[in-house]
Order: sequence, then structure tokens, then C-alpha cells
Amino acid sequence: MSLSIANLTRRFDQTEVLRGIDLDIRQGELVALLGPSGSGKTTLLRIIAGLDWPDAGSLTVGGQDWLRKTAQERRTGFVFQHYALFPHMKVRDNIAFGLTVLPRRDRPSSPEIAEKVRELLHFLQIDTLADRYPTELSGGQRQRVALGRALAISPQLLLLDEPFGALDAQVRRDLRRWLRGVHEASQTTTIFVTHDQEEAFELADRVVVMGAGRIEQIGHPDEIYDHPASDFVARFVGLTVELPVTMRQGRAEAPGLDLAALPRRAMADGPATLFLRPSDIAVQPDPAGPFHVTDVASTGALLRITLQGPGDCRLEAEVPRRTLDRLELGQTVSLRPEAGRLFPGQQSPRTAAAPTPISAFKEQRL
Ligand SMILES: Nc1ncnc2c1ncn2[C@@H]1O[C@H](COP(=O)(O)OP(=O)(O)OP(=O)(O)O)[C@@H](O)[C@H]1O
Repeated sequence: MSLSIANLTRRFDQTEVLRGIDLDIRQGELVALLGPSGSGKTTLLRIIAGLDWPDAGSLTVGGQDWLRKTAQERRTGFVFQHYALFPHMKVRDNIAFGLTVLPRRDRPSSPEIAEKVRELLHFLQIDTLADRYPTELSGGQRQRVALGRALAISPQLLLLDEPFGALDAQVRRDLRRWLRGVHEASQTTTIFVTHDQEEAFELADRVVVMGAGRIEQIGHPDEIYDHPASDFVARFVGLTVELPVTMRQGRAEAPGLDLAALPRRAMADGPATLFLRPSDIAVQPDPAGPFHVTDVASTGALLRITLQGPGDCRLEAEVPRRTLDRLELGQTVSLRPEAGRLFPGQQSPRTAAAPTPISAFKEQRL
């Protein structure tokens, strides 16, 4: 089903938790709601499910006004982070549950339910778990069963709230791939809440970035990663270095920085802020360079270098270890940002957080 939300607001007491949400989702899309804790993701999902109600705005699914429907009438499949499967029921009965409690006129016969469960077990690659109880399953297996239970009722929408949030990193990665495959085969319109950028970018057709009850940006993962629409999104997708610059005829200038690699921007002359990923800064040893190295730490493949420059300018760059064979504390370097986003105006100067030094590594004098 396609979904359309317009000007949706929700407040709890005096706090506006959703402030005018507009969102259209196409039939068969997999959309991630991505944002920091408290940005309103779960509230939005609960309103779509019919577990909460907005103060204003509209919610239309398949052309029907869903705010006039109860949660049951909406027929959504919902999977939570901690989905309480019924502990006294085997996996096959947990999956069948939603069908067995349908009103008599909609309820399939017992053989039809058994067949549907068999198909789902096979489709979700959990046939071997059918006769186990939930306590006999790993966390990842439980979430597969939870998804089976949500899909059993042939939901019009599938809503997933941090479904892999409690699982360890490797299981999460496996389940992501599995879910992507399940989605491609089932084509159920799916909305997925996460605060994990990697998860959202890997899974979703489109990502909706939320901050403080508003949608900051909607787009394909690459578009959001390469062209964040606001300083909020830029910080959220890892452009954590912020440098004050001056715009002159579409070019950014800053003392001691070679900004020639940045494309010209149609921006008014005046103060602006350049947002960079630490990995977008080329570091070149240079006896006359305006920056000097104050710390070097290794993250394995990368060197994280803290640099002090003209004025009070301090920033962090990350470079592959192999690109710099010698780098000493106190050494002077020049910097050449190779990509970045410019936004008008200057925020209060921010400095990059100091990395945790790895003393032993520093002593090797890289
Ligand atoms: N029933 C409620 N009563 C009062 N405030 C609430 C209620 N539900 C949510 N809130 C508040 O609304 C804001 C948004 O909460 P919500 O759970 O939607 O955010 P979220 O983006 O899903 O966060 P998280 O990632 O931590 O789950 C929070 O400040 C939360 O405290």
C-alpha cells in the first residue's frame, strides 16, 4: 500500500514531539526513519500503526483515511526491538497466532493456516525452528520468528521499530541482508526505525532523517551521504569537522587551508561554515605548513591525526596508514580538503573531540 502523511503534529503536554510531518511512501518501498534518540521516530511509527493519535494532520493509506480506523482494522505488521513471543507456544503457533484470532469471517480454516505457516517458515528460512519454543532460540532467530508473525496476516504495511537493536553487530549484519531479501520477495511496503546510519543506508530504498520532531531530509542513501541538506544532517552523517570560512565569488577561503579542490558554490559573499569528514582531508608534510600535529592515534587501517592551526583552529583528519610513512608529533603540515559541504553563516567555533591517544603507537614515531 502507498502511504501519505500531511502536516502531522503530536504533542505530549507542552512538548511538540512531531512538528508538521509530510511524508509520501510508495507501494513496495522500504523506508528507514533515521534520527537521534528522542527525534520522534517511534511516535510516528505508533501513529501509523494506530497505537497513538496525532493532534492534527492526515494519514492516508491506499487512498483511505487511516485516522478513522482502529489499529486492528489497519492490519499492520509490527516488530519491536524486544518482541515478546508467547513463551508457551512453539514457533509455528506463534507465527499462526495473528491468523487464529481474526474475526470468524476473515479467519482461514485450520488446514489453510497450517499451510500458510509452512510457507512462511520456508520463505523466512526458519523451517528447522518450527517446533522449538522461544526460549530455545537465539536473539536473531527470535526476530526472524517475530517477522514471520508480523507477515502472517499479510499486512498492508510492515512497521519495524529497531528490530535488530538488541543484537550483536555480526548478527545484525546477517539479518539486514536477510531482511532485504525478504522484502524484495514480499514487496510489502515497509517502514523501519533505526538510529544506526549504516543500517539505514544499507537497507533502505529511501532514508528519512528526523531531528527534533521534523523531517530534515528525505532521499536515497547516496544523496543524503553526499549532499546533506542541512548542518544537522551533515553532522549526523559524519561531517564532524566544522571550519569557519569566508565565501568570495563562490569560493571558500580560510587562512592556512588550500580549498581549491572544493567546487564553486552559488553562495553570497560572507561568512560560512565548511563541514568535512575527517577522511576528506589530505595531509601533506610541509616545513612551511600552517598546521602542526598534536596527536596521532591508530584505529588499525587509519591514522587519526589531531592538528592545530592558525588562530584557535583545531581539527581531526583520518588518513589510510599506508599514505603517510613518516609523521611526527609537532611536525608541520598543510591540509587540502577534497570534499565538503558549505552552509551559510558561522556557528560558534567547534573543535573536534580529542581522540583517545594510543601511547604505545605514538612511541613508534610513525
Ligand atoms: N507517552 C509519552 N508521554 C510523554 N512524552 C512522550 C511519550 N512518548 C514519547 N514521548 C517523548 O517524545 C519524544 C520522542 O520520543 P520517540 O520515542 O518518538 O523518539 P525516538 O526518536 O523514537 O527515540 P528513541 O530512538 O530513543 O526510541 C521524546 O522526548 C519522548 O520522551
